[in-house]
Amino acid sequence: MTMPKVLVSDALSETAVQIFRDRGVEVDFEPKLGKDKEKLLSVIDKYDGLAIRSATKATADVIAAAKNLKVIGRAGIGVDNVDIPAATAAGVVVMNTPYGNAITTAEHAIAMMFSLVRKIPQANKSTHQGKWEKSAFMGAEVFSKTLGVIGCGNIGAIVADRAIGLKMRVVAFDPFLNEERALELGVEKADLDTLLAKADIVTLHTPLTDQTRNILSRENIAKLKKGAYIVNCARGGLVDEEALKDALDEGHLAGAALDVYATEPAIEHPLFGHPGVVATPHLGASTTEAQENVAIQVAEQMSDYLMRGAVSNALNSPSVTAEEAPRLKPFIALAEKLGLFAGQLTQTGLKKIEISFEGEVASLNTKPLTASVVAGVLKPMLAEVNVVNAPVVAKERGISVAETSRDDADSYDSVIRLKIVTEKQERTVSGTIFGSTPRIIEIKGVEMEAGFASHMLYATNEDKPGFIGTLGQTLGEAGVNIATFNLGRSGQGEGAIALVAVDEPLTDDVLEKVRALPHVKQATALSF
Ligand SMILES: NC(=O)C1=CN([C@@H]2O[C@H](COP(=O)(O)OP(=O)(O)OC[C@H]3O[C@@H](n4cnc5c(N)ncnc54)[C@H](O)[C@@H]3O)[C@@H](O)[C@H]2O)C=CC1
Ligand SMILES: O=C(O)CCC(=O)C(=O)O
Repeated sequence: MTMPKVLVSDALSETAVQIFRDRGVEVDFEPKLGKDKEKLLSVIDKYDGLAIRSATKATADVIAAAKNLKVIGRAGIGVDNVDIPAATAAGVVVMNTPYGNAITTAEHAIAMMFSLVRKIPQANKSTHQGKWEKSAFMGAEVFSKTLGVIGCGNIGAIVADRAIGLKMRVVAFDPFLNEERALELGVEKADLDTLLAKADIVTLHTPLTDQTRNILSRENIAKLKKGAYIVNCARGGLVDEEALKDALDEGHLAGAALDVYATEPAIEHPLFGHPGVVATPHLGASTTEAQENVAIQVAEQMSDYLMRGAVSNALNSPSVTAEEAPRLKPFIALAEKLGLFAGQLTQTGLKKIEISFEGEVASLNTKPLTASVVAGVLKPMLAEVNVVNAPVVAKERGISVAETSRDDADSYDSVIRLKIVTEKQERTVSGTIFGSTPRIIEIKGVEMEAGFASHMLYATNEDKPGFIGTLGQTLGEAGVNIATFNLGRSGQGEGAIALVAVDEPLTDDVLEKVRALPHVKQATALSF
């Protein structure tokens, strides 16, 4: 196996480099390269993995140029710098490292809150300048004030906990926060308008999505109490920056602490220099501890994926643990091949894919197996489909996917059964694993025992004497060498199936000759 190669294109802790190497992954550490898009575009095709923080923008054009890319690892939480739909379409798994920098970011939000209400940065600057402006920096207490937390996930919950420790009241708005969790955290669950009306200080902790973009819009800023403060250590796009400036200029807001900006790096900004604004350059996650955590985590996750097929913290693919990956591997191959078999025989509108996992395989993590079946079924019709995007592609096309499990697999240890429902017909194919090799055990209800080969002929015929001889002769005369010949029938004289492994691809000419043989109902060339 050639060593997979990873590019670290942002300033990750160098601990990551050692972890990649220790786990057998080659690594190029170029901490400034992510800022140079042209250079990134020119080198990215050499890499199997891309490890980033927030400076590298993994946009659709970068992903399109990354012909060998299998995984993007974000050493951090927010993945708004990665085009996830483009990565998914290209079969690139996108992982982040939740939790690793959450405490650090929450602490930054609390530090920003204190900086804001006690004007510490302004006082610091003035004192260093030898001015003793005691009366210029009158502040406010946070004790008994109301903190409005927008987004009460990992970071928001830590901020709430620290704020409660400071004897603040905490009101939280988060559509996914239930009453139980709110009670456990000691926060009051509220809708956004209630939060805006009650908060003395608002702190933002949501991801940047289409739903959260501009959540502090001009209209919502106007709903805040006069003299309120805003802290944003999440993403710049959450706040309307122009409206924020107007609200500060008009004295509606007392101040804002910003770690993040709509455009980054923010070299110039209408709010820079504003007396009510405390600004840091996206430092939320910048502590030695957090950077060590996320670098270790991303290097471990990416190495596990590249070396063992284990998937953790992926945003566009089901999880597979390092222990599961080797057990799943032969079943993933079987699942994809069964899907390919059915997909190559499907010409009319596909409506439904039903998969049944029976026996030992039913106790495994079947999500990646289902994705592999669906990818296999769709691949002959849609060149761009892959195991990462297959479930999304099926959904987009209105193809339903149903999965069932059964403990028992009759006389086998494990069986995967696949049923395809099209506008015109249903088709079934089933398989198992012998050793670690995928085998077909059933086609269209007919029992079989056949391996998969790169090139195969699949023919259905009437069970009549002489068929095998004429088929063998036709292939022989066409110079096609038969590797294996497998037959099955539903009963004497009834429908029969021939599955023939051949040494080279079958031409249309040969297929036409096979189709013209007596008793042949259909003949299709398959490749795996
Ligand atoms: N400044 C910095 O350096 C850092 C910034 N961040 C930012 O903080 C964000 C939050 O991180 P975590 O707490 O770890 O994520 P999380 O996923 O644990 O929490 C986000 C919360 O936002 C909530 N949410 C989603 N849509 C919402 C909406 N429309 N309204 C209200 N709440 C909504 C979710 O339900 C979830 O509970 C990240 O997405 C990232 O953008 C994270 C780390 C460092
Ligand atoms: O890597 C960084 O410094 C930024 C971290 C961040 O914004 C995130 O994890 O979402």
